Amino acid sequence: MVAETFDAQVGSQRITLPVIPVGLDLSIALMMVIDHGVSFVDTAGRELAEHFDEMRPEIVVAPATLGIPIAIAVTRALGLDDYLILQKTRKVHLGDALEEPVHAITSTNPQSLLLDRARLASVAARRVLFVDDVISSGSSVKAALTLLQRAGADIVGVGSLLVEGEGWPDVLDEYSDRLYALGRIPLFPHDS
Ligand SMILES: O=P(O)(O)OC[C@H]1O[C@H](OP(=O)(O)OP(=O)(O)O)[C@H](O)[C@@H]1O
Ligand SMILES: Nc1ncnc2[nH]cnc12
Repeated sequence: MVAETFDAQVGSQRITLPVIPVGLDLSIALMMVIDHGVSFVDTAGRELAEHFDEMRPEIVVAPATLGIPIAIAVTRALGLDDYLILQKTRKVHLGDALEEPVHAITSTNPQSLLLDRARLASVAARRVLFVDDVISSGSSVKAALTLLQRAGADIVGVGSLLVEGEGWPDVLDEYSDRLYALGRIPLFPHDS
């Protein structure tokens, strides 16, 4: 029997997450950052920024969708203005975007992360801090870091509110020493 909720520590903050199935034999403690209010994200953004300040990032990058509030909070807390979102929906202006496949643990279908060519100069040869809300299988962070490498970014840090399960370290490779997360949550395997 899988618990209905899980209490997660996210830096200085404790939140209760619903445990929901993502497959026949796996459940996750779902953290929808948009359900936890503005001050939760502001505080988490400040705590990530405190850690990464000494790496002197020049721009913060995050994947859509739920990376967006994290990118804004961390950017503000670092005293920066510029941030960049790796998009998931191919809009008309993204026809020639740089693209990497992604299949997050929460997604039913494979998707892509897209880096708008019009924003390449924002990351090329610049000190980039990548942030997200959760890193789980590592598929999203891997696609994002690959895109940023292709764009010539100098990736100085990888920050996340939570890391989940045990799959992600293998994917981070050379960047594992640059990772900082405010908390850890388990996966919940169960019989189907
Ligand atoms: O390590 P992974 O297995 O890739 O999972 C992590 C990703 O999953 C979530 O995004 P999701 O794909 O659910 O999309 P959303 O932010 O658009 O809701 C989360 O925001 C991460 O980006
Ligand atoms: N536990 C989780 N909550 C929200 N998004 C996620 N993406 C991967 N794991 C997640």
